[in-house]
Amino acid sequence: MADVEKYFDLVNQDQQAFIETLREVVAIPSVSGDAARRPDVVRMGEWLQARWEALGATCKRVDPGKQNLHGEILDLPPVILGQYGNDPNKKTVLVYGHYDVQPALIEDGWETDPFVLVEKEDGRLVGRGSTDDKGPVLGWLLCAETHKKAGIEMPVNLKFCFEGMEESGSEGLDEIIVEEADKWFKGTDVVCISDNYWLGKNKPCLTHGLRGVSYFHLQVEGPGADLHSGVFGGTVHEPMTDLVHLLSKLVDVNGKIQVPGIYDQVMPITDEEEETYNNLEFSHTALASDLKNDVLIHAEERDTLKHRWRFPTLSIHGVEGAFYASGDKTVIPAKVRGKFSLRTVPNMEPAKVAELVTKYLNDEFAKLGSKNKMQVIETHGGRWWYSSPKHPNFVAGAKATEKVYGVKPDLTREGGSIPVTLTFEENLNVNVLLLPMGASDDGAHSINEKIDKRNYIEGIKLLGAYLHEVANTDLSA
Ligand SMILES: C[C@H](N)C(=O)N[C@@H](Cc1c[nH]cn1)C(=O)O
Ligand SMILES: [Zn+2]
Ligand SMILES: [Zn+2]
Repeated sequence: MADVEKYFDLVNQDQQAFIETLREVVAIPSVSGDAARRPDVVRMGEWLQARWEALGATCKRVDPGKQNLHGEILDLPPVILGQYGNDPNKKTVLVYGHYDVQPALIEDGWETDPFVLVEKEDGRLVGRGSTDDKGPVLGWLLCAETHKKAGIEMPVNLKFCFEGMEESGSEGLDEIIVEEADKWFKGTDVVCISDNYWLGKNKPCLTHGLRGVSYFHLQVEGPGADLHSGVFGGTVHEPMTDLVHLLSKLVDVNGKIQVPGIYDQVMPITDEEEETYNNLEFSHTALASDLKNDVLIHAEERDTLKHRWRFPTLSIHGVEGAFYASGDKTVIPAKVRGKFSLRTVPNMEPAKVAELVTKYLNDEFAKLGSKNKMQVIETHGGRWWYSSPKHPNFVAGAKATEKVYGVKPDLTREGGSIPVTLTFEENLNVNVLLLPMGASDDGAHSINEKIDKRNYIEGIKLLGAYLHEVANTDLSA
């Protein structure tokens, strides 16, 4: 039996143990955006390092320094660099993933505790981070452990880079990659990242593009303390009123960004590119059903995809400092911070985006004649990425996908952002493949996030099959 078949067999046998490992890591609430959870983020990084070291990998913990989170100075969680195998006759694959997760509270609407993995009868493994990105990060580890257990030689040398700040702007990571490009990462032939999702629920894909993200806080401050609205309403400039007005000026109800100049930087779609939207397995019916209500703006599937992959969008996320609890509090909040972000596309420049957004909001605020103070703060930014899917690294990914799922993968782009992708490509001068494990309805960043047992188990096979394909692929072709 071929090595890869033996590997698949053992993955099938060990399914329940793999689910238990996912349960163990979901239980570590490694929320990078919450200062109180920072020790858990560090604990999660340490868990990964310990497990890889137990397997025999050489690891290096890099502490990226400090972070200023709303005035609180915090240690950034460690970046775990690793090397598993160092055979000069083998190719070297660098894998990246993140062990931090988005915030999750039961009161957001989760059916069960977000940090307790629940296996549902329909095969869903529900828990924060199950698909984004703990399942895939475990996938690489379990792949290597299974090879060892089965006595199968790893087909490539593996390097890894796991960070704990991806969901909060990957602070400090770019500098580490630049610094380590000719050191720890030296000898890397290709990079593979498993941190995005299929286009639908059944057909796997390979991904060759990501949007960038520019995240902003819009702060309005007025009186020195919250006020009684019966006493002061109508007599003072209210920060919340100014903020709501400004937020309403950013984007219209059909998703069109109102900031002048934003669309000027967008690269036009060519006829050749237009063809890449043909024959993808993607349907509005399935999407609307996943969304529970048909709230789609566009009539055609290709327009939805273009607005996900190829055009900039602006989303409003929330307001800090505003009254939000149940009950009827009659307060005038003294200081509020609206949060919004733009997803950016070729050829948008983050600095230009920040300049246009800031100027526009300053102009709109000036029109109000308000005596409040307004400030636009860009909290984090990451660049878009686009790559040709013709590279042999993608051929290896496609062959592995066919071996595991029996179908040729779709070629997709991703609406979300993994800013470090471009940093790897530029500094290591190697091809980067995005090889997703999860499905379109996994609910990353949302309530009841899940990964299907099928995607998790077949995904572990997929990552292993990919490494075997890379070993047999001429990467220079
Ligand atoms: C696609 C990836 N799994 C992801 O979720 N990326 C995040 C990155 C981010 C940027 N700011 C906060 N998080 C995303 O696209 O939102
Ligand atoms: Zn995410
Ligand atoms: Zn992610």
